[in-house]
Amino acid sequence: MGTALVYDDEMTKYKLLWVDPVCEPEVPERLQVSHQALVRSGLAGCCVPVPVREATDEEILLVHSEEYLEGVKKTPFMDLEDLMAFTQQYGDVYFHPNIYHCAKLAIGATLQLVDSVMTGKVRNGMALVRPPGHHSQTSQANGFCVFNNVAIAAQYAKKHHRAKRVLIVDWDIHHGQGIQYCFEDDPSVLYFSWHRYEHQSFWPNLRESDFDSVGSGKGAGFNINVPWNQVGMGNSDYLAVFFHVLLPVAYEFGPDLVLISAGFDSAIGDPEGLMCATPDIFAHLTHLLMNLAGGKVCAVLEGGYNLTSLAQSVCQTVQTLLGDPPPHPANLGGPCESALESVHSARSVHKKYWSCLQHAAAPFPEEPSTKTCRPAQQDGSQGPQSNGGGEAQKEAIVWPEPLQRDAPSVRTALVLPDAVACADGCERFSPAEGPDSMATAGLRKHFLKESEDGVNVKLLYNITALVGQMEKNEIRNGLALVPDVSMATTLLTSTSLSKRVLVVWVGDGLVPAQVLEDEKTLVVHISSTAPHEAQSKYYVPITLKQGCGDTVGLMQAALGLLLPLGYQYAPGLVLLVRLPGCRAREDLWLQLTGLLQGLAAGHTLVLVQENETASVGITASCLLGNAAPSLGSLAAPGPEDVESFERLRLRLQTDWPLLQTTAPDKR
Ligand SMILES: NCCCNCCCCCC(=O)CS
Ligand SMILES: [Zn+2]
Repeated sequence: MGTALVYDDEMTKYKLLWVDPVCEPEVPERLQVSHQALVRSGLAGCCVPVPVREATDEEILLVHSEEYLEGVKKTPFMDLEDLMAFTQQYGDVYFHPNIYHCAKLAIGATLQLVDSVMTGKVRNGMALVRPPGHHSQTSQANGFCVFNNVAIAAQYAKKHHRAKRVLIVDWDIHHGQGIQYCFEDDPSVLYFSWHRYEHQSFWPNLRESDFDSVGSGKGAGFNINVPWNQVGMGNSDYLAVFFHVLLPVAYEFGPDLVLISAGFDSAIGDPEGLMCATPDIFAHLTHLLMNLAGGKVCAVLEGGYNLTSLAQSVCQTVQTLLGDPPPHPANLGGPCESALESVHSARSVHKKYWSCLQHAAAPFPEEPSTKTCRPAQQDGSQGPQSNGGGEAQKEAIVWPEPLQRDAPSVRTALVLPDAVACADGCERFSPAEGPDSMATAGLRKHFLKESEDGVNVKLLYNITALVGQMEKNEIRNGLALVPDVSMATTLLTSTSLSKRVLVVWVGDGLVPAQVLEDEKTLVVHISSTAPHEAQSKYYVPITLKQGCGDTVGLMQAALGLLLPLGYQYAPGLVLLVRLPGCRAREDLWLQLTGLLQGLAAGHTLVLVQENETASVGITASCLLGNAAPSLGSLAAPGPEDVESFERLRLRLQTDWPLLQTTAPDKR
């Protein structure tokens, strides 16, 4: 299934007609440079074009009042003086004779995207729209927004597509207060937003943008605010919030649709955000959401005012929606202290609503840390101090152009015993030439008992050849059915050319000593018992009391422990090993297979014992890029498991700072 791109240049045909410094950044070029970048990169050509349409009154009234709509309807006929007068009643926004038309197209584009995704015409997609929407409210325009595109889309999806649970992820750098107000008491819409806040000193300066606004009545717990109390937040800060706040709750919520208020003023270079996160981070944020809701993800443009990082970030997002492998995560440090305080605050205020957070540390009195995380400049110079919107220093902020993310010609190759049929869409791997006598001798000597027949030699040789082609980026990923997964893992880690190999060892069974001792491997072992006492920085045993059949425990361990470790380790190859007798449920196994593809530029090799042919088809379909089926809402993880995750996190977070969920001096 494809990726929709909804765009029409009609939405570029309004602009600011008078002097207003606050509104200056919201220019038509924002849409033009974004769309042109998609066209020039060839990404637009890979998408399914979906036409825009005007929203109907009825659709607008899903969120807005009649009197507000009647007022906006008059603006096309207003002269400059009346437009300015009409604008005066609202804040940080401007009107134009054509903005009503464009605002209806922005909603219509968003609804067209929702239709295309919810009816299965496409898997996911992006709507490139302006004016943005997330600040507008029932009866008022605000913050460049006229109608609330994403809020209307959520109501529309519930009404016309019987969506039961809608997740809205607002990664724009501003708080989408309009969306928060709309769903304040609605448990069917989980609204998540991070936003520059600086202890309420940043626009829109709302007390209710802080982390303790959790929703009200039946909606309590379904509003998650993560305030950024300093500028200069970077890739590690954003990922920490995804791993430790958003994703655990999103999986527990189990949405059947994900809407992204995709504002890119949270990217480096943006004059509003003053953050440091680079455009490639949006590839990872998008990827981490794509296994929710069966992959039904709609990204809708909100803000973004640095035309360079905006265009780059839009491309990173669309390229990931299309299924291209995310780039290697840039050298991730740990989240800064202020970010950790925000993570801790959000987790502790939500622990009573979400069982995955039940062991989040207790809230502590708020003395905000004064240590600045890092200057907002890449070059280490003291970043522009945010004196409440005063003039930021003028020197240019620069960042590296996002790396090329070319997808190998072969997506998924399978190494199977001849008797096992190949899954459709995949290629049965057979290297040009078989093992020469040297390779054969080597394999026999180290890995096979003399008695083994030639079949296994060929099989083992094939998987080393497959890994070789993956590491040369000729093949993206693969699956192998092998006689002995332990031996295969030992062989592959010893022959891999990658500097770092992440081994995800799932099931009850010892990890071969040779793999543990190999200094270029990180082994994360998920099982019912911690078999090895030898726990080192590079051997992480995650125990589940009920074993790998415990879907909730495994999922929460993957989100809060495995993924942070994997992203911090930044491997060149991922081996996902399913041990014999492993009882991980199929849909959980697919979530693991899907999520891990965000690492190592998608070079994932799944190793399964050859008698377990049942999971070949579905695992292959996931490796081919089909989204893993939704797990639905998750029950509570076992308290003893959550306890042991917390203990493990406390023990490892010094070595792996992306595991942290609380600021150092608050522990
Ligand atoms: N009044 C003090 C100036 C602060 N700037 C506020 C501008 C609104 C930004 C809205 C936006 O970017 C939507 S995504
Ligand atoms: Zn914004």
